[in-house]
Amino acid sequence: LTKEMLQDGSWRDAEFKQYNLVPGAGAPPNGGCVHPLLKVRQQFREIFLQMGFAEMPTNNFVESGFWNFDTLIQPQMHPARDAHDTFFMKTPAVANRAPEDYVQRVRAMHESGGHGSIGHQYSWKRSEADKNILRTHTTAVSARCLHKLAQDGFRPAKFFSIDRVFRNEAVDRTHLAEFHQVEGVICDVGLTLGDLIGVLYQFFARLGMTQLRFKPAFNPYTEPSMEIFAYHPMLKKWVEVGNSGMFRPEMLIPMGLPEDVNVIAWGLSLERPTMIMYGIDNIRDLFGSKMQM
Ligand SMILES: COC[C@@H]1[C@H](c2ccc(C#Cc3ccccc3)cc2)[C@@H]2CN(C(=O)Nc3ccc(OC4CC4)cc3)C[C@@H](O)[C@@H](O)CN12
Repeated sequence: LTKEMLQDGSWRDAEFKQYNLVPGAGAPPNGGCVHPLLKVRQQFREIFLQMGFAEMPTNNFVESGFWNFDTLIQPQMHPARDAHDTFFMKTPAVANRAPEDYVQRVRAMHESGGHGSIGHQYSWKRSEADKNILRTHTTAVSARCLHKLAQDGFRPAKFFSIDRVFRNEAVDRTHLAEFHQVEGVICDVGLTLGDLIGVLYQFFARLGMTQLRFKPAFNPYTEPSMEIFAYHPMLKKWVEVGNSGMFRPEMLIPMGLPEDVNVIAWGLSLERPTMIMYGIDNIRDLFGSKMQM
């Protein structure tokens, strides 16, 4: 059937083959494979699930400064909260629906401390907490989950998250303005640094790394904190594999968690292990576009 036949009407006398409407098998689709990042994400997810961790809801890239920083007792003048490290949303510029009683306890902890802490001794501004940003770590989600756990009535819990986080930093061969953070959190009565070290051995052994070393570090929301190093049997060298610590009471008390409850947590990225496992040395190769550096 052609355009000419339709125009000169000759289609009326033409013989056409009957339509075969019986669904036949289409041509088999060729190839296709799961993206390396998604393969490694599934591997990490299975490790956490085998260890009895529940996945946190991370489906909000946009977060308020309150959940991303203030609940973690990160002071409002902290450099990480500046535009040069954090992406601020233009619209909606502000949003914060945290329960008012919790906001007030967080404010008091920043301004004057309490429960043995002197706080940060500055006048806390709600306008700073209400600013909308792209979350800089999935620890913001951990804060939401721990607050909910306290409000629903504390019970021991193990949470994990694996999702995108955004940092307004210079990009280079191994760093983009975003990466996937992997985070594990355990909440229970009387947890110690020994428990954290023990669970880190469990976790990294499942990644084939059984020799670990720990180095004292600092995070605004954990004390003590440790950088984690592991001997990689194939690379035959020590690799920095993440950071960890015990959430400060200044973060846990305002949430309403009992004073004898501790929370241990650790974090790493998805890109670094994926690049090592797949021998990728330029992070852009992970994301297809061959942007030249
Ligand atoms: C701004 O970049 C931060 C990122 C990312 C990171 C660092 C810290 C945390 C955290 C945390 C945390 C601390 C306390 C409480 C809660 C969360 C999360 C991600 C990786 C963390 N790192 C990292 O992933 N390294 C890594 C992890 C696994 C791995 O496995 C290989 C198969 C063998 C290899 C390497 C360490 C370094 O790569 C570091 O230079 C880059 N880090």
